[in-house]
Amino acid sequence: MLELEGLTAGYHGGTVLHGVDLTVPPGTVHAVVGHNGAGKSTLVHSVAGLLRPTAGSVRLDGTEVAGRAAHRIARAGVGLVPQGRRVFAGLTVEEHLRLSYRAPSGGAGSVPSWTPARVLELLPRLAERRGHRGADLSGGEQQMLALARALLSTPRVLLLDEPTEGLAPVLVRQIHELIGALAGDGIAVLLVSPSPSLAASCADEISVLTSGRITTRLSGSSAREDPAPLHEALSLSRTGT
Ligand SMILES: Nc1ncnc2c1ncn2[C@@H]1O[C@H](COP(=O)(O)OP(=O)(O)OP(=O)(O)O)[C@@H](O)[C@H]1O
Repeated sequence: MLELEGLTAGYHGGTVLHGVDLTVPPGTVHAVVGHNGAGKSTLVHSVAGLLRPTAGSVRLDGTEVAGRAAHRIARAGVGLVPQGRRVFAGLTVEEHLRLSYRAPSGGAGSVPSWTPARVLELLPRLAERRGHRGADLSGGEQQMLALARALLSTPRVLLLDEPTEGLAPVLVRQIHELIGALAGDGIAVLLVSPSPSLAASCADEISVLTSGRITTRLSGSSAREDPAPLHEALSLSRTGT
């Protein structure tokens, strides 16, 4: 379970995130949607420890982790798939997986542990490309690899920063399905994206982020039934209201 309370963060003395509250129970997907510059990556980075929050709380299964170093937060069970994928051009798929794999230390709780073999079973396209270098992978394959790397730490919480950016519709659908499968496995997924359709298709709960504040909350099921309120909230969010 991931719980954010009053999370506040920014850069160079300025505030970008203003007291964000949200909860992501295990086995659910919470999507935060917002326009460019709303603070989505800042939110993800503050949870992952890449940016130190200036106030508020980040609790992982009840344990406060706000302000801890990124590697400690990762070890506590938070996996990050960063925006832009950040795969190494010169390393093969297999080398990426080998470097990212950490044999379980027994602290993974009820979540089954991920191994390179299990990850390749989930992502057959990566299995076919296991000998290819990062530079030779398509955008979608790089996204799968970024996801595979995050899974190999057997996260209880998975942070996905714009996972479908720049992908063709068929790959976007695959990513939806994967997100659903990972939540089905018990992982708490926090997804940030500018795409209301991605949020509506796979989230249990949706928050609209406007200039660093959550301005609207909707259930995923209501957004699937009628996407109009989500679109309206986003369009109001563009004007910062
Ligand atoms: N390293 C940084 N130093 C200073 N300001 C930053 C830094 N990173 C982001 N910002 C500023 O913080 C604000 C929020 O940026 P952030 O990247 O979190 O938005 P976003 O919602 O993820 O946008 P996008 O959809 O374009 O990725 C923006 O005004 C941005 O210019």
